[in-house]
Amino acid sequence: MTWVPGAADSGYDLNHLPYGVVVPSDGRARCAVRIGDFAFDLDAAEAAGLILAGDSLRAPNLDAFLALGPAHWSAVRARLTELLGDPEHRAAAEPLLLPLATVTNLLAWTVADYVDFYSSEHHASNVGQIFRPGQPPLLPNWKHLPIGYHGRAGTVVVSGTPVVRPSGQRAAGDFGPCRRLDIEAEVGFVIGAGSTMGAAVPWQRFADHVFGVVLVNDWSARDIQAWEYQPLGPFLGKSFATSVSAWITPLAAFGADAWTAAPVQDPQVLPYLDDDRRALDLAITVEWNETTVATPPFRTMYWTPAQQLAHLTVNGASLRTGDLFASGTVSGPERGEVGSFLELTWGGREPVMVKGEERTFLADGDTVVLRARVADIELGAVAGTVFPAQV
Ligand SMILES: O=C(O)/C=C/C(=O)CC(=O)CC(=O)O
Ligand SMILES: [Ca+2]
Ligand SMILES: [Mg+2]
Repeated sequence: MTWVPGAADSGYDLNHLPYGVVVPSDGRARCAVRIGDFAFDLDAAEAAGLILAGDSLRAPNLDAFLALGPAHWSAVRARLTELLGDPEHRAAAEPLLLPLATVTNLLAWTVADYVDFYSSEHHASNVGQIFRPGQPPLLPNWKHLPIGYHGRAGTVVVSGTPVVRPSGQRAAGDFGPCRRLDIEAEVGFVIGAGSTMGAAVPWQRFADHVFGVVLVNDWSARDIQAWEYQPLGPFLGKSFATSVSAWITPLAAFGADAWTAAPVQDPQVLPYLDDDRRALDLAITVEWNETTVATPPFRTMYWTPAQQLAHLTVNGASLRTGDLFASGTVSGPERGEVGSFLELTWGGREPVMVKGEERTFLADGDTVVLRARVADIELGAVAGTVFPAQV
């Protein structure tokens, strides 16, 4: 139980405490945790000696705190639970609550490397059928390893950042604004503690390295992508913007009721990928101009984040503080459960109704909001509005 007004049943109760960076009216960015509709000022809390985190929270982003590792993360979480839970601390802590309506959010950490996986069997086979009709929907390697590609860390932006429609080559000799602008609803994992180059990180060490979870919208230019991606994979069709939620939910916030069984894998995977099949049971919603158009279930992902982490490092590639790896588009088995408009409209051939209009891909002015919930935890939403192309 927290003494913070309105936090109970808000999705941001005492058991959640996601981290972010806020800017209040004084214009100075500071680390914060969200409780209900407030941001608790961690910079001020550490300055006042209410929290001890080696001054890592007295910084304009979470980078130093992320690097501290799991023992420090849990010590700070335990202390925050006392400060915001025990009425004895109310007098000291309440002045450090900033109403969310009075702050803006910044990207909470410096994204080091960004990797995007492709781990939904339903998404991969849908896209295979749409992009490569007449061929087997899954390529032969798909069930043997989590396919992924390295994305562009510098264009990862916080929820609310405008998304400018990209321009590029749409076909041979055809340059112009993207005509098939799309979303990808994904779940992202933020690396806190890094690893040593040359040493693989086994899936069992997931919680030693992964700090927390964000929602991700991997904006995708389908015409640019379809023309450019063979044989090396996605490039400019994906690199113009990737939006993430402002709040990072720490792994420690997910209780036993947040986890369920991941799909059984057949064929048997190699030993380094043979994990415990635990899936976060996040229910995602995709809102297009305030209309809910899809509800992707994260538990249906074929490859788990623990397997993705093991695969990402099995060749000895190291992890760095701030690395972000995204799950890949989350699509369930039903049409109403897909995480992209490419699938929802089957390549643009089957429009959907959005606010009384038939729609296929994104128009300028459209807004997409992704949300996700599991048990009583609401992940930070990720929102973006499309602005017209500049060239
Ligand atoms: O199968 C393809 O050719 C393309 C697939 C994607 O665009 C998906 C992607 O970026 C990875 C993912 O989000 O699942
Ligand atoms: Ca993607
Ligand atoms: Mg992207």
